[in-house]
Amino acid sequence: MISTDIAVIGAGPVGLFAIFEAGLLKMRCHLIDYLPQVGGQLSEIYPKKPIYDIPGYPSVLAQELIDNLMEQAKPFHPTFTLGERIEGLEKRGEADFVLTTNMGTIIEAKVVVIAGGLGCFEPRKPAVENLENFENGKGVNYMILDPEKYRDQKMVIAGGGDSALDWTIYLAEVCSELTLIHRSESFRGAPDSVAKVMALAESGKINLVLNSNLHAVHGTDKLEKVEIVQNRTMEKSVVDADHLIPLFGLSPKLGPIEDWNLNISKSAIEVNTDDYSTNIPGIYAIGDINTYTNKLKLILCGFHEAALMSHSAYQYMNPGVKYTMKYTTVNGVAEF
Ligand SMILES: Cc1cc2nc3c(=O)[nH]c(=O)nc-3n(C[C@H](O)[C@H](O)[C@H](O)COP(=O)(O)OP(=O)(O)OC[C@H]3O[C@@H](n4cnc5c(N)ncnc54)[C@H](O)[C@@H]3O)c2cc1C
Repeated sequence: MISTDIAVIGAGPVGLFAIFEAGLLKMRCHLIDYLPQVGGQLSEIYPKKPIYDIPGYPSVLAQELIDNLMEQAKPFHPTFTLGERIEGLEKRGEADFVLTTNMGTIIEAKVVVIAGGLGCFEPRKPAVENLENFENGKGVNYMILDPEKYRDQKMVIAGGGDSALDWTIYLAEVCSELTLIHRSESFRGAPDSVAKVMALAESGKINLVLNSNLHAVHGTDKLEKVEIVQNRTMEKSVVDADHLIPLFGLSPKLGPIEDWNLNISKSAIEVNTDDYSTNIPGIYAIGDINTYTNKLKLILCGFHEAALMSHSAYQYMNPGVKYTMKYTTVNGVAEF
């Protein structure tokens, strides 16, 4: 069981900045994210794109902003549960909340902050018959949480974007056999990564199968073979595989958040703009996940919401205690 002052659901830019704002008020945060890494949309969708509307940065790469937010949060010792999705949220007694993840992790918190963005990113699955029979530990996965799990294993990756290319480059050194299947000859990923994958194929370190799609999966108790079909000739071939990772992108879904008795409007949580509290006392919603009149889904707006939320959460956790706001310029963050 994990105990914390504030459980932050979502480790996107807004959830990460909440660590800093809450930390200034001596409240500790535990963040939970369904993705295996922090950074939300910035790290998952556009890590290498420059952002131009963060105050004080004429231009900053999305991943660089996330790295800086992590650095800024460090003095407040945040803790993380990554690769797990919050499924259950219940109020226990007067004060505490109990959150449960899809993997059975339990988190106890005095305050809950939902910074869930557009919701959980769910994998886009290929239309291959019986694929689901090999999910849940039987060989088919849609995210790579721990690459060491694949050491000396036979692996098939399918996809043509940055994730498929980056993992192929990394896992070429880890797996005993690695096949990358892509439906065309051109890749959507970074040219540098494409060049590296081509070089790996030329040197025989990976098996690159272009203009081909996944056709079928075979095995008894677990995955044993993947069948591939050539798009033009329709010729079929079979590859031995302990693991298949289709990396066809992720699409966001609000998911379990809809079942927590919160007021929801058009897939977003309604909040009071005084402090970004929801209809349930002790639960706040900040960033892209909330809605109010004139809401802008911008990182900068989420940062502002994190600051006001933190002051309200402090009052909620410490009723009657007077707090005087201090500038960080007075004594730096060490004082807090
Ligand atoms: C291509 C692109 C370009 C953009 N450019 C800009 C820009 O230039 N400037 C700008 O201000 N904004 C831009 N945006 C928008 C910006 O990315 C969002 O406003 C920002 O990501 C919102 O941050 P967030 O922390 O609220 O949510 P997200 O970044 O969406 O993070 C939310 C996290 O919550 C997690 N989550 C959700 N539900 C659960 C659950 N039940 N359990 C566990 N985890 C959960 C998700 O996995 C996700 O990682 C852009 C967006 C895109 C797609």
